[in-house]
Amino acid sequence: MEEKSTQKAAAAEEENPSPELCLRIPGDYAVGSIPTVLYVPDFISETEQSQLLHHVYQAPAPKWKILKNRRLQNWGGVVHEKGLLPQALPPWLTKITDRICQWTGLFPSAINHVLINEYHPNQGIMPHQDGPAYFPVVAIISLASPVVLDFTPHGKLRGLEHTYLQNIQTDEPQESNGSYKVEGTKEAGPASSLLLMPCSLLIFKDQAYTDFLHGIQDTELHNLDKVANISQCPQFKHLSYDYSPGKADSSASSEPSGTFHRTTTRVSLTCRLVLKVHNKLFKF
Ligand SMILES: O=C(O)CCC(=O)C(=O)O
Ligand SMILES: [Fe+2]
Repeated sequence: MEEKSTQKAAAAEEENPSPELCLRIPGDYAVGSIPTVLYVPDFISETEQSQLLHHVYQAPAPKWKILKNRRLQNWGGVVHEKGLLPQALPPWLTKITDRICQWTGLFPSAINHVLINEYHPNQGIMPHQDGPAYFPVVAIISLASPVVLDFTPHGKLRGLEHTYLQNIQTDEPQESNGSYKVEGTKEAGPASSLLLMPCSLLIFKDQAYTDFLHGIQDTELHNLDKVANISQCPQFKHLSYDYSPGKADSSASSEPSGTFHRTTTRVSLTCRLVLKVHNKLFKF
């Protein structure tokens, strides 16, 4: 069933996807213990991956915003708590975002904001919740390197929006991605983790959006113990084997078993919708 589904996802890259691919609720793709997390392997083709990476690295240097633990490009405009000061997404991004909208049927209107994150093997993103400006469905396309993304429950977030908004810790201006970093989450450990393979699509929404933080550890070794979708990642199927890219038989690795050694840079596209769009910046 997975293979069939994957073929369907790849087929969606064609100019005119068949009607059955449209407005489909992708319940088949739910993974792990959190019901509102969906993982779609091979959502884009390798050719598309190369095209996307080409565009990402063609952007002029000032397009990159350099943060402590990663760098990022912001596309679609500036996100404020109260909405988006929009800038049209370029066609190389709408080609993908329109397909995500059409294929999932989970967005009420076109995705209008994309954050591109780049992580070196020792970089990550601390556990955080995406901000209230966004419609609570997040679509993340992964490129170039696998990575483990952790979901950590954070019951405190529920019903305490006012409090956490007052006490947020940010490592970047809020408007750069509209996210909030929350203190005191490390000791809990992840409830569920996903291995995000290149070309895959991750969607999380609803409960996963509101009650969980998501993050990527800034370490070269990522633990696979709690990875819920290992069976969908061909190279990682045997948990007792280590995986290092390029190794035919990774069981010979000196890394501890059940870990993934990150050796290459990962790029991700976080695609979201800001419902409230400000069309006029200033009133004169
Ligand atoms: O790179 C990723 O997969 C996660 C990015 C993310 O959480 C964000 O941009 O808010
Ligand atoms: Fe996020």
